[in-house]
Amino acid sequence: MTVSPCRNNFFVTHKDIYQFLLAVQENCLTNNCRQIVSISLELDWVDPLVVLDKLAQANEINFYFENRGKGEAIAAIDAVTKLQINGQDRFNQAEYFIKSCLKNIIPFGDIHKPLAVPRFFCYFSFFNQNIQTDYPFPSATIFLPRWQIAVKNQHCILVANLLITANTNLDKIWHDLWSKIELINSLEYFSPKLDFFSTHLSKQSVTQGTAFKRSVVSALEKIQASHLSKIVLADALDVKANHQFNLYKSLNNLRQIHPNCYVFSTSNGKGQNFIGASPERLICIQNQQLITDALAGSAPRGKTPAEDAANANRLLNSEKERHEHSLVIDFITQRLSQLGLSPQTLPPRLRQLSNIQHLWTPISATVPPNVHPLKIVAQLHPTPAVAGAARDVACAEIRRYESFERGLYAAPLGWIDSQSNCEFIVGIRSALIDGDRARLYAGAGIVAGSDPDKEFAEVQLKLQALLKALV
Ligand SMILES: C=C(O[C@H]1C=CC=C(C(=O)O)[C@@H]1O)C(=O)O
Repeated sequence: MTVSPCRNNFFVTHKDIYQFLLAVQENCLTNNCRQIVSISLELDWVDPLVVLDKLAQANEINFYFENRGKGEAIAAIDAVTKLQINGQDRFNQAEYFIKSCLKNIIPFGDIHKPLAVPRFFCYFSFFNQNIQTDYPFPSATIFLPRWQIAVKNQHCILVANLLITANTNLDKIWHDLWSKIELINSLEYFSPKLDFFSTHLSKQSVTQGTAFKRSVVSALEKIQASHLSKIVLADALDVKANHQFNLYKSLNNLRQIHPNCYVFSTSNGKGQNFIGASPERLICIQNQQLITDALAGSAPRGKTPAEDAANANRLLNSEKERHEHSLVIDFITQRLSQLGLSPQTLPPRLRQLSNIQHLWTPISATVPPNVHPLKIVAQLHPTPAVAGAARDVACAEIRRYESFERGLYAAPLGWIDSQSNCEFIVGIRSALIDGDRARLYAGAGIVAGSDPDKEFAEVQLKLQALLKALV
């Protein structure tokens, strides 16, 4: 049934929903169980970033995901149920958690509308286990939001996930739902509060330039000695501002500067947020059709069209960049084949962003119904675009070379819906925000032929672009 809180059928909808909640509670009483009802409602269009700004509380987890180019944005606020774990079984446990929750969810609304189904939001850290004991996010978080508001082009759908037990006060739940809707409906004329006072920043590179370049030289020796063929080394930049970072302003900047990237933000409900704008899609599955990106090999954008075209040409024809890129394609196609999929590789092309361009090969496959999206995430993460090849050797070396915890940097984050559609991206070009402090992360792939100065410059280019967007 399609329900709409708007205009003429407003009162009918109220009644329908209340009757539905009563019926679910009746069932909980009879069977001594608890259930989650997932109510979807079409609303007038509103910017999910504004909803996040107005509804999110510092002590609740949330998630924001936007791709302006695709006209899509979603905000997930507060958790009705969540799993937070560490360790190497995290992807299996996450899959099990989602499957068990789904057995208990009763939808209300038109579930054939793509935005109307409940989604589980997930974020993982790069390694199974964070070594830094006070790192503010666990190595896996999976949650079903209480409030999910999504737009695609002109459509806007709210999904409210409500826990019902025999003792739930239905009047309160019902009242909360409608007051949220009224609040959201009143938001369309607001925009995120932007501050206009000037920002002073003090910056401190976590890895000094000389140390980063020394690591590149050492990695090149290991590559020469055939211990590995690629390693992605990252740097971090610590920034302290004279005021708290304004998350909504940063996200608003990021989506304007990077309309063809995935802009994301997650909160741990304890005051820290991890945000960024990533060009790299790990997997997207729609109706069993999977698409993944091999993205590696970079060049700066030119200042003039002629310089830009020359940089692009050099990138497309560089043996070193193509080698770095092909390691990612080979890895992804092998790993998908091991799962029984038949990946199809399209010819390489350019992915041009505002400050940088990459070699990009989309890879597609059909996913059999018995392969859960998280099996594919576990199989692919980390690809050589963010770790290296051979992967395990590269990961061990990353731990040795990098002095900081990667945490959520370069790790999968995204969502899965109740029909196994999903979208996961790789959290590169990202920052951990904590009040007036931020740690920014970016890396570069090192292969035979890499020049330490150029790799360092590439990482600084990424970090500076991110910093500009954050303030
Ligand atoms: C690891 C990052 O970028 C990867 C993705 C695309 C191109 C890359 C490169 O050319 O080095 C990196 O492999 C990062 O930006 O932090």
